[in-house]
Amino acid sequence: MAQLSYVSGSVGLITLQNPPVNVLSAATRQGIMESMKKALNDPKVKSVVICGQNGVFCAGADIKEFGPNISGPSIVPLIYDIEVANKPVVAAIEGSALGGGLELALTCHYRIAHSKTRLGLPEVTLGLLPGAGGTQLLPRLIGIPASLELITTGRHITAAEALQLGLVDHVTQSDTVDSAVKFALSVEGEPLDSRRISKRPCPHLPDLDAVFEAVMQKARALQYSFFAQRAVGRWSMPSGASWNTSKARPVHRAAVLGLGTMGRGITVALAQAGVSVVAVEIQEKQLNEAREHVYATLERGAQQSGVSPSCANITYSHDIQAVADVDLVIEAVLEDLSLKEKVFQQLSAICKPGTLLCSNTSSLDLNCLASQTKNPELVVGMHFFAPAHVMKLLEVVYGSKSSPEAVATAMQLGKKMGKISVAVGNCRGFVGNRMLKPYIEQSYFLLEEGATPELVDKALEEFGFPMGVFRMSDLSGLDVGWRVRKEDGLAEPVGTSGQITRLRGGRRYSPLGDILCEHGRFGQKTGLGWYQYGRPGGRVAKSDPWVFNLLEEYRARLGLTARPIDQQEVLERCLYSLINEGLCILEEGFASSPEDIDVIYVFGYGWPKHRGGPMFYASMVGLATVLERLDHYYRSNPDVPSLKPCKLLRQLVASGSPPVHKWKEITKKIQNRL
Ligand SMILES: CCC/C=C/C(=O)SCCNC(=O)CCNC(=O)[C@H](O)C(C)(C)COP(=O)([O-])OP(=O)([O-])OC[C@H]1O[C@@H](n2cnc3c(N)ncnc32)[C@H](O)[C@@H]1OP(=O)([O-])[O-]
Repeated sequence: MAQLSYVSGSVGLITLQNPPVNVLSAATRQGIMESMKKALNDPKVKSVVICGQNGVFCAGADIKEFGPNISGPSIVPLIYDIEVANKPVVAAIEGSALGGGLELALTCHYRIAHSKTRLGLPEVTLGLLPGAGGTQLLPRLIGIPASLELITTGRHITAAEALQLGLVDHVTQSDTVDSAVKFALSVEGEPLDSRRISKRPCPHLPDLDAVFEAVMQKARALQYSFFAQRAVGRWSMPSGASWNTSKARPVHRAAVLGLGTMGRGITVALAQAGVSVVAVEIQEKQLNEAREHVYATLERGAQQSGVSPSCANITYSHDIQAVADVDLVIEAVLEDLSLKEKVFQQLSAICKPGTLLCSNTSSLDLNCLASQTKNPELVVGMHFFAPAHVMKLLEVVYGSKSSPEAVATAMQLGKKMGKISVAVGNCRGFVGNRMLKPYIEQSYFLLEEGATPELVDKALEEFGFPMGVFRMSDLSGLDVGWRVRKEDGLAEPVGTSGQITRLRGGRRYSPLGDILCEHGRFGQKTGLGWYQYGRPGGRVAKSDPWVFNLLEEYRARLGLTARPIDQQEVLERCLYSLINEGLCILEEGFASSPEDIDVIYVFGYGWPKHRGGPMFYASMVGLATVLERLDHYYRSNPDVPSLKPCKLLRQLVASGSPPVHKWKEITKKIQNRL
């Protein structure tokens, strides 16, 4: 299970041989112990290299061995023997060095890693703490804050990050064992005391309490998020109807109408949930493409999960009459109000009595759709997020006439589909997209004032979003928002010369997004957006000098002077305006609790989970601080109403900034007065 061989005259090479990932089973530990002993006692051997066979260093302890009676040598004395060895020991790390595998590498005197290696202490994901010295050695090597982060998240890091942290001494692109052997030869006979990590003092930090407090805050945010996820299931409506007074109807057979990207994803998600689906698309070509796409997605999913695909549950039709006897319809046709109104009229005429009519609209007025039907109480929104079979979030939207039973049914169906469903009221953009609007608006204003897409995205990504606002907009397509702004009469042709008006409808408006679209830059799909992607459909964002020139010319045309903008301002303006909108939504009763908003943002919009969600984050930062900063920015930008602190924020601060779970007492009072 571990083999000693001799290379380059004086190097003892110990190879872990426990396929496939060289875990530290009893036999492997025994093998390492014996090989080390032999190498150290052999006068010919002047240095030792430890590696794993088949391109994997070691995936840690053998999880299958965990239990009350672990046999074989204990790992702790084994790694101690390596550290005290009087010959240099070099770890040649390839593939993975995880858990006990990384701890083994930490006891070596030097670490050489291949550039594709992943390293980490993932014990926390198994309910454990690193038990073979990791908690003691890592802080002495890379410092307390970085160690805390790695140990408490279990995150795997790349070799490049490990090098930057000082966790490995050298990263190679070529043969790792060769590099490690050469390195071992170069350090033979050198003193080893400074290389023994356990002998180093634990770093002293003047602000250690603050470091631990920050980690505790993350833990609190994760615990909050855990409970928030469950709390959203206990939904309520302004009428007082709620989850425990409303009974869901069974949905055995559902229809999906319109098989574009969203309709296909919804069909897959329903089929995977075991619901029989009637998939309707009037265009023959689109119908055939959808059939193939859905089939391939279900096949792939089945292969990954090891269950048989659920294709038998789906029937396809190009005739809308096929929905006549289903229990529930999800409409997913183009986002065009008059088209959707027509579809709802048809559905109301065709479907059997009692069929629930749902729309996947992301922003249109649900009441308009309901008013086209004989039974508006049977109409609700089911707003899925793309790709609909992957994304966890579902906004279930109730209109002014939706019955509690309809909401309960959509919520239960969402649960059956493995979604985290949140019941929300019918306002423009519902909860998620409504809050996104001021966030995006601020990012445009920041560009006008001197920022770049890179600067804004960097601040947001360092905060924890997987993508900053501009990279995210390029991914979802800039033309979508452009179409909506044109329909709203906001986006006017800008052209290359002439006057640009920044005040529209009495409030500041930035036409920067419209200008990009006028140039055919719709984001990744056209290969050009706020960044360049090399080709249509490209994924890797690169800075684009064209955008910098555009921003300079634009500022010159408007007589704006660029000023330095720091990350703090980016975060405050983008995040606090989004938070303010969330508080308005609570104040107006379109969300029933801060947990609803936070779950929507964490599961639908990439808000970092360890920051709880926008409402939780606001309470962590301090509501008084959020209020003070919004007041400050609103004073200097009075034509930007989204920066004006809402009434609820003022009231919460006046009530002593209670923790999130106590906000309901105040929001209820305001909502009752509505
Ligand atoms: C006191 C000491 C304290 C130490 C504590 C620890 O180290 S705690 C441990 C901390 N370490 C971890 O948590 C690391 C957990 N492992 C991983 O993250 C991944 O396996 C990987 C990234 C190493 C390789 O990914 P990949 O997609 O290339 O491959 P794959 O995932 O398909 O695995 C291949 C086969 O190996 C098996 N197997 C794997 N690891 C272990 C294990 N530790 N044990 C047993 N078996 C393990 C896996 O079940 C599979 O078996 P199958 O189905 O073929 O019979």
